[in-house]
Amino acid sequence: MSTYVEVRDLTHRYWDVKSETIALKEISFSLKEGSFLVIVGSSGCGKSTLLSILAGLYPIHEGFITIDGNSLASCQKRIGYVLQKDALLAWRTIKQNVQLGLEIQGIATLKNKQYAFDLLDQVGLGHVGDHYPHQLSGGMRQRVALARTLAVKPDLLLLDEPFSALDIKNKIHLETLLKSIHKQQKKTTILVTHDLEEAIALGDDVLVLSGHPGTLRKIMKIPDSIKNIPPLEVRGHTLFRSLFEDLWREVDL
Ligand SMILES: Nc1ncnc2c1ncn2[C@@H]1O[C@H](COP(=O)(O)OP(=O)(O)OP(=O)(O)O)[C@@H](O)[C@H]1O
Repeated sequence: MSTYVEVRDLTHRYWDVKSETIALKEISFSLKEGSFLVIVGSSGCGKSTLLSILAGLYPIHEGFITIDGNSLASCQKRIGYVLQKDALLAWRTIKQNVQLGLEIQGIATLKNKQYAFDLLDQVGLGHVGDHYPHQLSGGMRQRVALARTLAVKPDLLLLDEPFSALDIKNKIHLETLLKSIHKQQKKTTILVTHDLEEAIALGDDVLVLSGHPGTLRKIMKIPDSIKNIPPLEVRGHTLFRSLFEDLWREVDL
């Protein structure tokens, strides 16, 4: 597999009238096409900043990022971003929400809409297509948000704590769904989470950021025997405890 995402010497500063905050300092890593990277780290170490830069929401001042050898700016349409909060439009039905990205990109053909509705089925929500977001639970809305993002067939999928507000059963259910979609579609995926169990259950690799400004502390490889089993089983695997303890030691308070 070839390198798909390349981040080199990335430093990010926020400025306001009085002060400067360095959120990230000299971050470098690369990611193979089709792989799944999970980013963990203590609060404020720059996880969301890194994901937002990859999503094109902040300009790059120092360092560079390429996607498949091209500049990040030229690849925006190929990137899908799922936020912690589902951001569904309240006045649109679930079916209308799930095809929103297609409309925004001007590709809402019958075939693409059908694909979006198939994804809605895949996330187990085909039966609520005519409902409105307020009629769904938090977990259901996150599933709609995931289907909406996948509907535009992004080559790079970015997820910022997408399951953090969910109860444990819904969380593991959606982790399982995401892992199986990733296995089928092999989209390069980067997910940010605070949850070390989730990181081990989903990632091919886990990248640990630490400190203020955030620097790259470690990239931990997840063994194949764990990568290929469902998230609930991962938590009972004989290797799980030692991986969890390794990560625990690396993450700051
Ligand atoms: N818009 C902004 N303006 C100024 N400083 C910001 C802004 N957004 C984030 N920061 C600062 O940048 C640093 C990194 O923040 P970021 O939200 O990326 O961290 P995080 O690891 O995602 O945190 P959390 O886990 O709490 O969500 C923090 O010091 C934060 O206060």
